[in-house]
Amino acid sequence: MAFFSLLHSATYFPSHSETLFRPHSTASSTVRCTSQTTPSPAAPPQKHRRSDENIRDEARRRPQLQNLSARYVPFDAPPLSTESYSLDEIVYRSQSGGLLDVQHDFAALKCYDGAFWRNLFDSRVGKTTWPYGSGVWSKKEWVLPEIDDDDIISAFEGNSNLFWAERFGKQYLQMNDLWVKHCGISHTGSFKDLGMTVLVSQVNRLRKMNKPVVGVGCASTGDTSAALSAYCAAAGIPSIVFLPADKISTAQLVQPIANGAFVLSLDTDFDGCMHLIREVTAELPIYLANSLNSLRLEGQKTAAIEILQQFNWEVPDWVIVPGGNLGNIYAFYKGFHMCKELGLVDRIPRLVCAQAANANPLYLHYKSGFDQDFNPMKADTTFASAIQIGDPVSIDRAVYALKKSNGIVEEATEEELMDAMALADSTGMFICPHTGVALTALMKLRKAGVIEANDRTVVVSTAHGLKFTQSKIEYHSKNIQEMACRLANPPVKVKAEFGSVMDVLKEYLKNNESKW
Ligand SMILES: Cc1ncc(COP(=O)(O)O)c(C=O)c1O
Ligand SMILES: N[C@@H](CCOP(=O)(O)O)C(=O)O
Repeated sequence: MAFFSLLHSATYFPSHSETLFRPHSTASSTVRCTSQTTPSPAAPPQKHRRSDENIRDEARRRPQLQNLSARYVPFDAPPLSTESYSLDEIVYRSQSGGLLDVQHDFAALKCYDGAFWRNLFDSRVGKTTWPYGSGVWSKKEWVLPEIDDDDIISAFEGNSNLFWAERFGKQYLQMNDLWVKHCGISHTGSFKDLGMTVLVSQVNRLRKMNKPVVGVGCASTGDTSAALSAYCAAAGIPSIVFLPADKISTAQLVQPIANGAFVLSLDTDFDGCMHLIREVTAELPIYLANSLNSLRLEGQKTAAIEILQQFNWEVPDWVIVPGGNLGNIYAFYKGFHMCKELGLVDRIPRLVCAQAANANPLYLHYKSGFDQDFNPMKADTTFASAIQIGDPVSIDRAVYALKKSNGIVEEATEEELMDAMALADSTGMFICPHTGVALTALMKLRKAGVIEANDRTVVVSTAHGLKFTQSKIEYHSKNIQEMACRLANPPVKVKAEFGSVMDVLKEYLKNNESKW
């Protein structure tokens, strides 16, 4: 590194349609869906903000949906398991050492039908109402239903652009319904903001409850650390980040430095950093912020809900997600699954997880039919540096998501991912190499005829291209060993005089005649 209180749920009530709040009559067993579980149609109308209050004050006056709750349970627990933990406990693993999952009270959520939830979520989009101006907290009842709005730390993340990749789709893939979900056009430039707002908000709550949390820590390939340090800085909570030395981009490195995190640059790779942070957080009152902590996935799953919402609750055929530590692929599955279970949609898309060939433990596991035991690997250097991970903590979650969604795993070589990134950029995007990995998967599946011309397909773009300019510079300078860089577009050096400029331009116009 050279340079460098339970039941405090709140809801926005659209004033136009009280029928939205009628409890769903077919709701299931343990919860009785009575008028107590739903706001009364006579609930006072939403008042506008007074001049002496801010949006948090305004939120305190709002009526709330009652009786919703969530808790930790062992991930994929057997049906008779009774093990569970309050979200106010500090726990990352089940008794058997397995992963945890946040389980919502589906019986209570089912007191409201699919139309209710669709209308509620739609009514909150594009507002500055606290905390629903956030794409994550606009789904608060499905995320952390019991947190007080006052404890939430949000940068109004989410609500990211779902970009119609018209030219890329038509010209290179003969597709007319190709979309890129730009999760990286976000507060700290990656999808990690979606999960981090949830985790840091819960930490804020725990600290107010005097739980022993002196700071929050993570291992990172650059994006988790950026999100953690920004949200902690906003909350005034210390953050500690473990980074693999010289393995993340300069833009990523400077983010936690600027946000005042305590930054450790360690002479190891991401998996080494992950190992160390797990040991440290077991010893010290530092809260673990990696996606091993299932709270993170509650925020990340809202990107899936948002995609459905952006398609007016129509389900795409495919969603392609680049995978590293493998929390996000499960988060997408969970978001889609909840929408189906709660009646917002009637099916879920097929998921594709895309890995760099240099860091492809999930791909190899998939190719073995998921039959053998999973083998972690030592990940090689890849331009998709944020997914240079050989021992993903969420391997079990990823396998589950792929099995349940009839999913596929694909891989991309360095040349494939860099060419895909350059090709996408040449059609007006400015994507990160990880999105290049996902686009390569799309191109391969399209070529194999698995994804068809008219399939509605969403590629999840996970980080902003501006975080990865060095890889683009190397590509466009043809400065990469053993890579043709066939789409390189280097600047032309020319003398600053009319004649020279004219010569170069005439040559350029002649060579590109066919394009005009
Ligand atoms: C930019 C980017 N894309 C994709 C991923 C993969 O996400 P996950 O670790 O949840 O698989 C990461 C982090 O790992 C990332 O930072
Ligand atoms: N790409 C990640 C790797 C860690 O993933 P996490 O989701 O488990 O925090 C990063 O940016 O650090």
